[in-house]
Amino acid sequence: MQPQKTREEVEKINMIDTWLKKHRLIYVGATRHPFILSIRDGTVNLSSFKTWLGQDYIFVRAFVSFVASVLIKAWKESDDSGGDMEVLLGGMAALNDEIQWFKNEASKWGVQLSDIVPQKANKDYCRFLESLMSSEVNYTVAITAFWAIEAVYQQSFALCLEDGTNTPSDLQATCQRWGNDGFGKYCHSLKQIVNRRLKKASDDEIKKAEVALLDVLEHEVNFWNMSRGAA
Ligand SMILES: Cc1ncc(CNC=O)c(N)n1
Repeated sequence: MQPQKTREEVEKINMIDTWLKKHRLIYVGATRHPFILSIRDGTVNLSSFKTWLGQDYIFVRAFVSFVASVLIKAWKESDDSGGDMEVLLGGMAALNDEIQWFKNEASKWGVQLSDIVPQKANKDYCRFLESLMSSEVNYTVAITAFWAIEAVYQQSFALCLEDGTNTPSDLQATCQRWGNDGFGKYCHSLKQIVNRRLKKASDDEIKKAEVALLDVLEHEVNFWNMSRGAA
């Protein structure tokens, strides 16, 4: 017979789900934010949407650099039993496409990307990403933050695509970008990488990864607030 697992061991098998249960309200605050709910029910203010579009373009450019840093950490630190590098490279390829998409979308909505000045919440978030790019931050912590950043958008925009929602037709493509099944599978792959890493992580690393998750959720809420013009 196998020895019985302790509660800590059981919790560590799927650390992410353990954390999402523990921090449920904060997670829901980031993934069902009033800005997203306004897209979902069709009451979204178009000037808010344009603000989001311009600010997110700036964010995504910083995010690409962050993903590059995660890829470097994967190469240095991962045993790569889960094909981490391929998953990350797939994410980078999608971001290449995404940058182009932002440019097309901006011109469709008459948003001049060269004129966008990053707002405080955006600058704070980009600075946070930069702090994670430091070589002091290890792969497990960085990939936990990476998963959380992607998962918030996936959950949020998938919500706008559910049956019976009133998402405006000209925002459907935006919601599809992060709400589609392929992006959902990609987030799932990232989650599996994170859970695999956390199972083997030291208590100190686990603590730092949990803090990184909470930091991401807070930055995401502030980012949505900024888009609505509330910050
Ligand atoms: C503020 C924010 N968070 C997450 C994402 C999704 N990742 C890449 O696109 C995003 N675009 N913007």
